[in-house]
Amino acid sequence: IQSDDDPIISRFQRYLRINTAHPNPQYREAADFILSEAESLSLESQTLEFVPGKHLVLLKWPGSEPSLSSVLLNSHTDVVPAEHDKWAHPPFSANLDSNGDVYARGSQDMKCVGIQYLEAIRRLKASGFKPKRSVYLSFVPDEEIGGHDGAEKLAESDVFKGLNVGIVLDEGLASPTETYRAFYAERCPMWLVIKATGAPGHGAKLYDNTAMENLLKSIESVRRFRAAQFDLVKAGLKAEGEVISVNMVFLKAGTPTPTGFVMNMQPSEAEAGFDIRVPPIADQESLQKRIAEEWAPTSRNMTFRHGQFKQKVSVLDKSGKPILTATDSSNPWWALLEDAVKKANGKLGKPEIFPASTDARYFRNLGLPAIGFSPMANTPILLHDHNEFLNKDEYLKGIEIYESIIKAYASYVDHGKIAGSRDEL
Ligand SMILES: CSCC[C@H](NC=O)C(=O)O
Ligand SMILES: [Zn+2]
Ligand SMILES: [Zn+2]
Repeated sequence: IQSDDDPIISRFQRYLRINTAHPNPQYREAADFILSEAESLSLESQTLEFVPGKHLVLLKWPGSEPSLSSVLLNSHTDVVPAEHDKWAHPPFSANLDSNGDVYARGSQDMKCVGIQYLEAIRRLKASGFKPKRSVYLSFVPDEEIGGHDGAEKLAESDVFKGLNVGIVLDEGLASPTETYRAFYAERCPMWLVIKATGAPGHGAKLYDNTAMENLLKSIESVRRFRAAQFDLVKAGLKAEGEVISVNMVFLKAGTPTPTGFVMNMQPSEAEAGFDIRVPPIADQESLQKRIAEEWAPTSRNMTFRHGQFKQKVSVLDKSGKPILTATDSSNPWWALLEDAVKKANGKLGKPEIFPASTDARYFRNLGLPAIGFSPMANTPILLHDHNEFLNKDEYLKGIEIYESIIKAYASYVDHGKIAGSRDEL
């Protein structure tokens, strides 16, 4: 395993080498690492365990004007599992190859961001910068499994109320081009299981209404819908986050034996599971109707149930309006971000809807503006994929981008509001 002489890169590697993959993330080790970094930066720190064993580290860089709302830089410490034998380099080795690519699970999603925040603060402190607004950093567990014991608990807590947060930054996605991406909303996860029942019978007999036939008709219908949505993206008419995605993630049917399945019996039940993602602006009712009438109609002996996510984690507010972070002049943080990225010689693309889910939804649900942003340009999108990597030069560039953003955010004073007149931005 190659390491780098640059202490900035070796700190990144140390964080990546802590195995925080589900189902047994080493949260204590990750918390200890973050706390030791925080100490070296003289940041205030506290470790919260809303659920025992699921450490959440909260750091503070106090601002000089405590009456101003604070800036929260959020990142999750957990990562998704990796199939070790399918990687070119072990996923927790943080191997640095001759191109300068650092290979590790979490190198993009999103340990890079968590530690880039810290490195940016290190540089700002060294330059003598003093924040007006307090800057908080939250390192939260369990994002990859829904965030219920992490960001959700934090957002609901009294501790959080005490932070007086005004703006949240959370994760975005890598960009294969030179343009960084930023996200103002995200799709709503909906996990759906459809189940068909039918008459069992001999494997040699042709008859109507078998469970398998009933399920296959539904799968065909789902597949047509999926293709139509995907075509909109392929034709460039819609962005990835603006269509409903439906992907089949499991099939369950048959009569098992110790070595396989009974081959000459047609089963009486068959199930399929789908990961569906619904844009906040989509017509949720017509989707529900489609599920009930086309994908799981009682006329075909079908039922459906929702998995962990139906509408509990909604992207709609209480009145049913989509929860979006404004990207116009009503939200000064957006313009500040654009400007700060530009100042650090980066380019920012048009605001997008995040195609999957992030912890940002828990903060947006409170009515706070939250922007999804991970500064990785010229980088293939490899989150949750094999051989996830980030180039060290992109990583270093990202630190400068955050330096610029944190400086702008922590210095921002809304003179317009103080004077009772319009915002000057
Ligand atoms: C829906 S809760 C799980 C959150 C997860 N987040 C990132 O991949 C996702 O599947 O989008
Ligand atoms: Zn993530
Ligand atoms: Zn993820």
